[in-house]
Amino acid sequence: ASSQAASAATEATKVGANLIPSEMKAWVYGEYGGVDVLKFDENVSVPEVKEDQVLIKVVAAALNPVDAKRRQGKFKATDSPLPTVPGYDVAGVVVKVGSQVKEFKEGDEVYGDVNEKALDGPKQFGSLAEYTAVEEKLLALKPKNLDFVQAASLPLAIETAYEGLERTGFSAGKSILVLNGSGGVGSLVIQLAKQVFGASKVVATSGTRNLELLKILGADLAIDYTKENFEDLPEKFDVVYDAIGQCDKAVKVVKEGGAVVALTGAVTPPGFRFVVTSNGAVLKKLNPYLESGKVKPVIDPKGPFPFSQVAEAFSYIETNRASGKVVIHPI
Ligand SMILES: C/C=C1/OC(C)=C(O)C1=O
Repeated sequence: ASSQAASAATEATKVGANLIPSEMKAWVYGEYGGVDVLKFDENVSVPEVKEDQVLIKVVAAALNPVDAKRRQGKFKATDSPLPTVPGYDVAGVVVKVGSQVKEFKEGDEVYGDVNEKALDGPKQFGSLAEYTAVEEKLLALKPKNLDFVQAASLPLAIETAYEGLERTGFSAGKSILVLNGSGGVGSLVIQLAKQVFGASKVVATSGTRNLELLKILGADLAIDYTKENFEDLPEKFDVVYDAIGQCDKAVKVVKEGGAVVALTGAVTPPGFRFVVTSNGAVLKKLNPYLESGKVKPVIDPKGPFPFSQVAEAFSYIETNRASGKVVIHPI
């Protein structure tokens, strides 16, 4: 019994009131490909925290399109080495802090996007794991009114929505057209444009089944892309936020001197594309809008998916039919 106790002690490092194991459960892929490359591994090493990082006990994680594209090898040229634990979005509890960490302490409930540059050297050990190590500058305290599922759904999408609006110079009194307003990013662009930036008018597109959602999120006009072509609208917009990949059509409805921002796909001038930079300060800035309920997370009703069903969750997000975010919980 004493030898077992001794081996248990060597297996775990006691930190505060928590026992941090040396190994954890995580989803891993050792090669690029379809969802079949995803493997559930019960013996993945728990990452060590660097000086500026905290170790998070993961409670919930969310999938993003970039997780699927990365696993398919679309960004292999700038990826970190395989094997990969996927997952950008995380919400959980701090269980260990690095020596230089100032903003957080053990027990803090935090959320964030674990990869500062989404496509340039994303972490080898992401959030689809029981623990993940993240730089404190990428995190914020979880909004008090949101549960971990709701918080995990937000970081990459809300930071993308916010950064795109900032980069277009969107401001109070301007009009905006949001392409794919029911998607993970689009559903937040509608809300931020209205509630944070003071849009004069928000028009958004979606499929037939999500038109009511667009109105609930704050769109003044909801366009069913299966029934009408937004590019035929007589109206022009100060900003067009292309969250689907139709930049060639988007530029037809922007005002002279306006801006068209695209997240993916080919870009037609004057449109431009950007890749989100994770930043905890953006989350901290938006927390009051989340805590007041002015901006709400949108979670796809098929979820949350349990940790055992990460492959099914990937298959679902890759149908491009998710409404809002696909979340994994409990972990
Ligand atoms: C999250 C960042 C992304 O950047 C590109 C080009 C995509 O397709 C992403 O998802």
